[in-house]
Amino acid sequence: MPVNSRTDSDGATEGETLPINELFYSLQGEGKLAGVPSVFVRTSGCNLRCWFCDSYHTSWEPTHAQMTLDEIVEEIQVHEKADHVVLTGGEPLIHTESATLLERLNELGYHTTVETNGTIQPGAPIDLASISPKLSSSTPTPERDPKGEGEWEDRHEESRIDMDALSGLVDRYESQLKFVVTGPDDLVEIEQILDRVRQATETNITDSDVLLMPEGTTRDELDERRNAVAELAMEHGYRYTPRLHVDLWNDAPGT
Ligand SMILES: C[S@@+](CC[C@H](N)C(=O)[O-])C[C@H]1O[C@@H](n2cnc3c(N)ncnc32)[C@H](O)[C@@H]1O
Ligand SMILES: Nc1nc2[nH]cc(C(=O)O)c2c(=O)[nH]1
Ligand code: SF4
Ligand SMILES: [Mg+2]
Repeated sequence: MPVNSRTDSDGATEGETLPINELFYSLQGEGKLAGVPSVFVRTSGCNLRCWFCDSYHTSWEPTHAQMTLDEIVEEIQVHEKADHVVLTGGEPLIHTESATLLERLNELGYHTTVETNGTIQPGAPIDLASISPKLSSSTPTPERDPKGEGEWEDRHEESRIDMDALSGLVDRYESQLKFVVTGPDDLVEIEQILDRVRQATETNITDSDVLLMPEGTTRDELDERRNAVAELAMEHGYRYTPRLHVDLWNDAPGT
């Protein structure tokens, strides 16, 4: 690792580099911009541990190459047709250098989306804050822990909702609230979180800013769940979002 960067226990870094798990060109698969050709920059390291995390090697067992911001920007520019960049992870906002990258991309005229769990307030230009607050159904209990025996349960549970960070993101940026739905019981908690955010913000959060996304990392898993989640969206008046990349490419890396 270069001498100008430091790492803490979440994998958070400071310095002119970012830990990059993967960088690839694809179609935005989720949310209001689904279908838009975009370059994805996936940082490694996360402050949460969802049992279902579809990016296991950025959270439970992080792997990455340390890249300078110059190298990242150059690699993005290789994809000449793309004018949208999606910064994701892991949790990209745990890294101070994510803000510098977003400033540079803004200066270059890119539209930037940040995929975030909503627990950290950035000080950076972002065109779309794609916030995915984590429900209790994401918590890695001993029965659902993909790696250990529930060692992350308490920390995840305490950290997964931070109302100041969540409302700050909504007030500062154009945003969408994208909830991963594992079953009908999740809707009670989604409504509770929405009530609290709506009370804490000055921004009008419309029901079409609220997206329900089926949990699932493979086509087979989504085949089992997507219709039930679509029905829940209709019943409650929220927007449904597909996982277009899974429908198109299943769980292939770099998509
Ligand atoms: C890997 S996360 C990275 C960004 C950030 N850490 C977050 O959770 O929002 C990217 C997106 O994938 C979603 N996601 C992760 N695992 C999933 C799964 N098994 N099924 C559906 N969505 C999932 C997250 O909720 C988030 O919207
Ligand atoms: N195609 C595609 N769209 C995405 N939208 C959000 C993603 C993410 O992992 O944050 C993602 C992803 O991994 N692939
Ligand atoms: S917050 Fe995002 S990256 Fe972190 S474990 Fe959950 S889904 Fe994975
Ligand atoms: Mg993904």
